[in-house]
Amino acid sequence: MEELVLGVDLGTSAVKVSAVNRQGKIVAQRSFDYPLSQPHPGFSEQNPEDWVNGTTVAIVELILKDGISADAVKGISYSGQMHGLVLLDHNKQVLRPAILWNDTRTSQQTQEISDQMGDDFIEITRNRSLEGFTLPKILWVKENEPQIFEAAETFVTPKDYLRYRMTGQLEMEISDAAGTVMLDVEKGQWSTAIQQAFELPASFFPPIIQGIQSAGHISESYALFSGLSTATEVFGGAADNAAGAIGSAILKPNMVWSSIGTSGVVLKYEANAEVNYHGKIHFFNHAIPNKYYSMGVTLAAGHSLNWFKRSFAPAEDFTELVASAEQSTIGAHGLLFTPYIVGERTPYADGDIRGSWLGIDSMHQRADFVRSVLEGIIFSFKDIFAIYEDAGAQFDTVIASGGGAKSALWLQIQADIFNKKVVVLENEQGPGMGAAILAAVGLGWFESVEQAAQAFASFGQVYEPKAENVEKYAQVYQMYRQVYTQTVDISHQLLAYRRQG
Ligand SMILES: Nc1ncnc2c1ncn2[C@@H]1O[C@H](COP(=O)(O)OP(=O)(O)O)[C@@H](O)[C@H]1O
Ligand SMILES: O=C(CO)[C@@H](O)[C@H](O)COP(=O)(O)O
Repeated sequence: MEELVLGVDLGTSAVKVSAVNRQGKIVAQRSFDYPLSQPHPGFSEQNPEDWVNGTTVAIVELILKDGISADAVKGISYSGQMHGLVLLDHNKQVLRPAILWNDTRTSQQTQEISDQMGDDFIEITRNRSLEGFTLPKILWVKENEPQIFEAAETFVTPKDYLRYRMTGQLEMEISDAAGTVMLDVEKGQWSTAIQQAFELPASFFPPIIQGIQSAGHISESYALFSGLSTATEVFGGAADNAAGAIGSAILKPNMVWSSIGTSGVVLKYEANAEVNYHGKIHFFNHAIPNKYYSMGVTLAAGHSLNWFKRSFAPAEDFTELVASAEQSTIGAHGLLFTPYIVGERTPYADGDIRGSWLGIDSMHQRADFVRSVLEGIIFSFKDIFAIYEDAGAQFDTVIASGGGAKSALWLQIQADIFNKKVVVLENEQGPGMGAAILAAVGLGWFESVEQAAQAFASFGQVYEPKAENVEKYAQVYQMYRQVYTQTVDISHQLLAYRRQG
């Protein structure tokens, strides 16, 4: 019987479970969608029970429909949507719906954190206080739902809750612990300074484990529920971006991950915690023991194109729509788009900025608008590259991933705007593959995460920058860079006007 691991990718819209063999081949995959609840503007919640049920349905289907034998599944690990808050009472019962990474109710708490701790907060956590992170969500509950806070004995992030339900052991894996912004990132321990500043008892914080560390075995009750075996060993896992980077074999400081999903991520592997970006970009502990990664986020990357398609080209598929941009040219005939359509995180941590088109001319065609959207998203990634370059980082290879990496035109635009070689992965599976790698290493199939990632990932086509395009894009980027500072006030006024109702 072929031995397998399961990589569970617990996303925001769905859970995807991949059964992977020792050669890194996905032999079967099942997914299950669950809803997102937005009870008030800015709120974004999910029911943790939906994660457990969705994962179980996917596993049951792997067993019943794909013929995966429970005995063949030697290990399981996870990739999880980051930063979500799951509050548990003394019986480890969920106290309220999980507050997710894309929930923005916490502006006041985010400010309180900065006011209270100033730069110390950034030095300890290596991150700015932002709405999406977990600490402001805890403070929101403390201030707005005191009875629930009173009953809360501990908390976890989404995939750590799922792992608890499958094993009966409650722990927080380190890359997700870093995303709570309550971890002393360099020490890899919960920060006592943060616990004291916000009056959170040490007992509130679960023990920390590493991504490849064993978290026990499938519990008897979950084995009965799912059909899995209690002999299957379970491993810590990773925050989704850490898992995505592992699955894409981002293992050296000269490589950068450029992921165009709904949001966009530019991520760099960091061999140690010596470099300090002073909160300009996120800096987190990796799921690779004693390693780190840094990243910047464009909140609406694929989402901007998705919005354009839904609003102006609902009958076309993404492939047709993106191909239409070939009819335009570099710089979209002088049309600039900024993708801040749901606010922005990097380099402008500004929830109130909104997108813009500049330079609209009566000669412009729809193709120019499509092209400007593709280019604007990559210019926003270039802004993240600029932070790295200012900090002295040197890299030569960009590994492209996410839905946006399906388009050859968009990949060439990346190579030309970044002025770097862009490489795609063959059979890209992102975070789920990263999760499977962590289980494979935990089981001892490989000596290290690095060795497993190299064995499981294979690189495909390479897009080289074209000198004449690079030069033109450098010119357009200089204009793009000015848009935020020169239009931010108007953008804020427009949003305030809209909020008047
Ligand atoms: N054929 C395609 N060509 C270019 N971009 C695409 C294509 N298909 C999807 N996309 C882009 O990828 C995005 C989805 O990426 P994906 O990685 O699946 O996102 P997520 O996992 O965050 O939902 C879409 O919003 C769209 O912008
Ligand atoms: O907030 C972050 C990273 O800081 C997001 O990357 C979430 O972790 C995204 O989850 P999915 O969109 O992949 O479900």
